[in-house]
Amino acid sequence: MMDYNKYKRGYFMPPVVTYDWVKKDYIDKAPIWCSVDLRDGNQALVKPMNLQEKLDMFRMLVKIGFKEIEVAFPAASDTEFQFLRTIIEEKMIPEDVTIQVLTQSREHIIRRTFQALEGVPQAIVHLYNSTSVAQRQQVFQKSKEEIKQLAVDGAVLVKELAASTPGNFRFQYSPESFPGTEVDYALEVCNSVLDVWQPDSAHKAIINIPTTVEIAMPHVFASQIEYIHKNLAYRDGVILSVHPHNDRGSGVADAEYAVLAGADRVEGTLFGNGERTGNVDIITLAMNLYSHGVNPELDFSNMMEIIEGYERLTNMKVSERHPYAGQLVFTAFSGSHQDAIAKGMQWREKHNSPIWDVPYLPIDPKDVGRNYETDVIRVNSQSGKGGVGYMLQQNYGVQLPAGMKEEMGYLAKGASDQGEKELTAEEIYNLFKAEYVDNTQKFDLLDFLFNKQEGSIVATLEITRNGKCDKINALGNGHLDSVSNAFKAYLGLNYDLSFYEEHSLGRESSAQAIAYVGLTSNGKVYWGAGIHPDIIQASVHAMLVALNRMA
Ligand SMILES: CC(=O)SCCNC(=O)CCNC(=O)[C@H](O)C(C)(C)COP(=O)(O)OP(=O)(O)OC[C@H]1O[C@@H](n2cnc3c(N)ncnc32)[C@H](O)[C@@H]1OP(=O)(O)O
Ligand SMILES: CC(C)C(=O)C(=O)O
Repeated sequence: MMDYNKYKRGYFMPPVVTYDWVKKDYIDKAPIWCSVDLRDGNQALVKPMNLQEKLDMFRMLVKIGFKEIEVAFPAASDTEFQFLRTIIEEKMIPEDVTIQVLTQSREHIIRRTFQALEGVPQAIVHLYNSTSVAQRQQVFQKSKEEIKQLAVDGAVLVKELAASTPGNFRFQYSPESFPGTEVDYALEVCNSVLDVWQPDSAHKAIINIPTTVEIAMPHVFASQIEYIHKNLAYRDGVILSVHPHNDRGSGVADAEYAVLAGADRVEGTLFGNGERTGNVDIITLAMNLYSHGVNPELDFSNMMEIIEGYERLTNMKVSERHPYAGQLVFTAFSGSHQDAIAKGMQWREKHNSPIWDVPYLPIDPKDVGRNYETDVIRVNSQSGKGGVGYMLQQNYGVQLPAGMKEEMGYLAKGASDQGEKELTAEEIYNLFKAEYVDNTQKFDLLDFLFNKQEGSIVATLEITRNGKCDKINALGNGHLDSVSNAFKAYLGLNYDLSFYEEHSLGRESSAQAIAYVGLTSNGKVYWGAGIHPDIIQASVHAMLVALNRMA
């Protein structure tokens, strides 16, 4: 048995709990985004990125639209240091992008950090030390006062070195391991650091509150952030940032609630890469805003390229179920979902609707580079007629009549069930062709011609049946009626021509036509289809197949 007795709640509610954030139900503006892919994401990889890979990731992040990017922990390794020197000396940092670097609050680490930054156009120097009860006791063996002093000493040195190092610098402080820290104590440490930096609205500092290890429900974090937001010194001069991790799987909720509670900025990574279960996924956050009609200020229209770059550079995989990005997140296999999506798509086209409200699809897959033909509906044994019809229509322009669609649906799902596999569009089309278009095994038509006779039509048909040729004819009030009458007499069958429909399979005048015929006998409808550039030929063929299926 697992021993739950060895665990306890290790988080702290703020001294005063307010729930103003609960009263808000939406976020109307994107927060300031900061990508930490090249730092928190990178430090969690089995093989951290090399210089070239970091450069490629940096370019990708810039292209997506990040204006703040934590690019390195410069004191960590030569690669990290060299990366900074490269992007600074090669002038690779766009004017509107500010890079950020992380440093522990230790003198030699801070000094090394500033060496890496010499000549930087604009940088945020991000200072951190752990403030939690556990780390104070077990790691630092220092009192609250001593830990606060550690932060203040770091803040003083950062300020001094910023004044003497070529470049432009802003400052950021994180009370690392915040979730295990008393909230009022974390606030006290942040305010002491701010006392050193003396920020104002023209020279803002960043206070970044991390869920270094996420140990509480997201509303706890929101209450903590609301308390800090309301009690932070120099509030007008501070950008309140959050840095959620995802240990309980609530990183996205942490970030969204925190923004409702007063956070101005969010640090996170693409696809949530990062320590342990990862950092908060910025793609999900941004696309959540987008799906509510809010400009996310980041561009994920080329999602497939971003996935390719991310997987190549990190050696991580994007799950098939990853929000907005996974291979299967726009795909419905199940019948009722497919039916609603297919009808929703038709409704949208018919009404030329500017608003996206297709059932089961929170966003238009095309917005992130996916397509309707292969991504939205796929067919297996859980599928229904709506999905099968959609596949035929999207891929082959075949718009089956309702009754025929139902029959075709059962045919396809049966094949999938028996074969224990998904069916491709081509396999579905081949099934359709074999059953409803090419099914002339019992008898076939070699030739036919029509003559007019006193307002009626005479059909003359040449038929092969069991290796024998027969010539038959009959009168009718139209082409199909005369063919039907000839067959009725020849085959001795009794049925009604109960359904006829046709449409073009393409837009050009030379395009093929498809005709559908339904013959009802003893309450059952027998379907057939014919495809031919000439509509009469297509119709006669459709009847021939329906008769073959009935006979
Ligand atoms: C939550 C986060 O993600 S924080 C970021 C974590 N990222 C990383 O650590 C990746 C990069 N780090 C590194 O490459 C290395 O840790 C280095 C180069 C920075 C430092 O390496 P080392 O000098 O070997 O020290 P190490 O990281 O093991 O830290 C141990 C010492 O630093 C102290 N320390 C750790 N963090 C901090 C901090 N933020 N401020 C002050 N002291 C700190 C520890 O208490 C310990 O002190 P001790 O020597 O008195 O026992
Ligand atoms: C340095 C801080 C912000 C951090 O990465 C964390 O606490 O997760």
